[in-house]
Amino acid sequence: MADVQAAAATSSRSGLCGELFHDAFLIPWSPSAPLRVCVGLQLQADSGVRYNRVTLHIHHAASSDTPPSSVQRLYPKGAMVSFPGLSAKDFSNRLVHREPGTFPFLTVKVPSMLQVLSFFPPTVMVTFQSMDSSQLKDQGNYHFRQKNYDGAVQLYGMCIDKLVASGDPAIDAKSLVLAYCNRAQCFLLLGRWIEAYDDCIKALELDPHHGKSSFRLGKALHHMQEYSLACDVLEKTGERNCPENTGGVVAEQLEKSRTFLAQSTLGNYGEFLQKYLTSAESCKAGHNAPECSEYLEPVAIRLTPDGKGRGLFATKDLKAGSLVLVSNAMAMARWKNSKDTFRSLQGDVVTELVQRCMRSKADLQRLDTLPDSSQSKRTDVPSMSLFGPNQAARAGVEPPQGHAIIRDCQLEDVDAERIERIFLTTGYASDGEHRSDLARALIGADLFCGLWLLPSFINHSCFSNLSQIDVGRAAFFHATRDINAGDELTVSYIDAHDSWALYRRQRCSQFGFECHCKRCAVEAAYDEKIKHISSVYTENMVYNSFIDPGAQRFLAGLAPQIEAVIQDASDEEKYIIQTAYIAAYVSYYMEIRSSAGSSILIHEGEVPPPASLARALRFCVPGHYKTICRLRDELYVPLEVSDFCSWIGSDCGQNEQTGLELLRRMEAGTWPWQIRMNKQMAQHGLRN
Ligand SMILES: C[S@@+](CC[C@H](N)C(=O)[O-])C[C@H]1O[C@@H](n2cnc3c(N)ncnc32)[C@H](O)[C@@H]1O
Repeated sequence: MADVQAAAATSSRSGLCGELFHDAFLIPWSPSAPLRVCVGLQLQADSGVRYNRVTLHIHHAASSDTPPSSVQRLYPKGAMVSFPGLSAKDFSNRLVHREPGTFPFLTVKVPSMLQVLSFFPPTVMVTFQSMDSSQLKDQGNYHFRQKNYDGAVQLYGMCIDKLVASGDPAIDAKSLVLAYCNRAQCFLLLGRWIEAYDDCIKALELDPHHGKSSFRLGKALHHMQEYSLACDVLEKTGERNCPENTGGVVAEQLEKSRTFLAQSTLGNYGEFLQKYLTSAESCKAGHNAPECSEYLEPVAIRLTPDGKGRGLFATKDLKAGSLVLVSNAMAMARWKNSKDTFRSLQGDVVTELVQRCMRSKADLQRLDTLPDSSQSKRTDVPSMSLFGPNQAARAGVEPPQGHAIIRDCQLEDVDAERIERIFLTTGYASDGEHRSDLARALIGADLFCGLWLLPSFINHSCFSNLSQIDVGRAAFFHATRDINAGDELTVSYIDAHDSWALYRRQRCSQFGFECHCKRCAVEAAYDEKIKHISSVYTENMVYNSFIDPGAQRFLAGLAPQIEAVIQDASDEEKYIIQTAYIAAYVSYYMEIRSSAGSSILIHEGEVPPPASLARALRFCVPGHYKTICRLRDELYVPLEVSDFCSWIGSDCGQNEQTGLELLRRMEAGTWPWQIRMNKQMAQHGLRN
């Protein structure tokens, strides 16, 4: 993605220094949604003080799908934008004429090269420059109240410069503390945590007892995922006379940081998840989902021994149902209205990734560990110290200071086109039901896409040992089987209820690999023996047995034939083949029930009882809501509440109460796939 296109009038004089483009249009990056934001620009030569710098003055923002506030934040009206440090050669490399002609397009390949120099037009800047520190502070306060936080950052910065330059900062120490503290608040509101942290540290160096700076330092640390340091700071803040403590905000923040600390170190999410899963209010829309910390205590990245590149591995023994990993999306976008398309959502995600990398070198380093489409066989194993909460606290060091801000590392490192390739390779879109996403199944089809860092290292297996629940930005992974320390952790990238012959094999090849899991190996071994059955199965499945009773009868007839082929197989092999052709068994039992009293073509007893098929399904695809639905609704396996709860337990580590609540919703038919299925059946006159 990540192109910035600028259309410049042909009358513009070319070259770098002293060149002038007038009335150009800049269209910020988003190749996935190329025309999302347009900002009118005037390009102007710089004065020569900064030699190779082109300055762009933005006139106005226009024609955008994006909310005006986002456009203004990126390219505010009147702002001065530049490409710092470019040589003439760099400049022509990065700004490419797309369509030479009367209205040529220019493309900036690396949008992070674009820096906003000033949030105010030059005429206003002249006025500001003549103001004293107190007037600048007042202007900063005014723009803060107007919610122009970028502008306020600039004004407080000018105020700080004036105070420091005044010679004896001691005289103005109080004003300086206030200016740093105010700017820190702007940084917090802009999500620039490290800069907020830096400003609070500076304020506290001048006045170690400044309560507001201390509170904001705690908040910055919380957002930097340094929960234990945040708790230390906030505990001390509570003892100070902090004006923001009215209404208990310090105590509230401290409570939140303590909760996040327990979550991140102990995996203590029980109540959080239960509340989310059982309260219709809290989970109605993913947008409102509560925030939580990340948890990655039991996992590590290692090289796989079987050529899959890197993978995620367990560092300790984990019982089925236990929590393995919680990861917050690095960037994510949700379907908001009918105008949204998947491409536009993808464009938003990549834009967010680029912006995060521009703000934080740490984020850039983390993202850079992921493969893009041109690096499928990457073998470098990144250090776990790049990921996860409480890193500085663990290492006993100060948290990263300003050096993490991208302006101090190579801007060229933020290659937006590569970031888009990474997203397209490892991003996750909720486009179906193939993940065992219980929460989404319960709350409704919530369409979104995003990028999660550590989960991007999890390889695929059709015999996977993890299930996933998405709660807002957080992806929760639970063990669906007992896992030993050193085992590889896997998820299914596809619907693991498909058979190898029908879909699974092709779908894995679409991802660019062949799966060698034990299910695939057994199914491949039986491929020849079961060829005829398999082709009738595929034909009738594709024809949609569910809607056509004839197809259902064909499928039902296959179940005894499959049983004949696998009669001498081991239990595990039987389970695998039964699961692969489960629709035949389901049809068999449906046929027996629906044809009671009429001519029964098949006889009970030729295939295993439903409870045995339930064992097969739970052996191959445990911890998946679709498995449980299938057992209950299609195989008519009577599920005791306690069975149900223990099975749900392997999906989301929940207790009986939650299981009961989920069961009620299931009974009420409010699971989205049930609603869809009911509609489909009603359309065909099979159900009212
Ligand atoms: C999301 S990444 C997983 C992490 C990746 N292995 C790495 O080294 O960064 C997905 C890629 O991993 C590889 N992969 C995942 N599951 C695999 C499997 N079962 N067999 C072979 N390759 C697999 C494929 O190259 C796939 O495109």
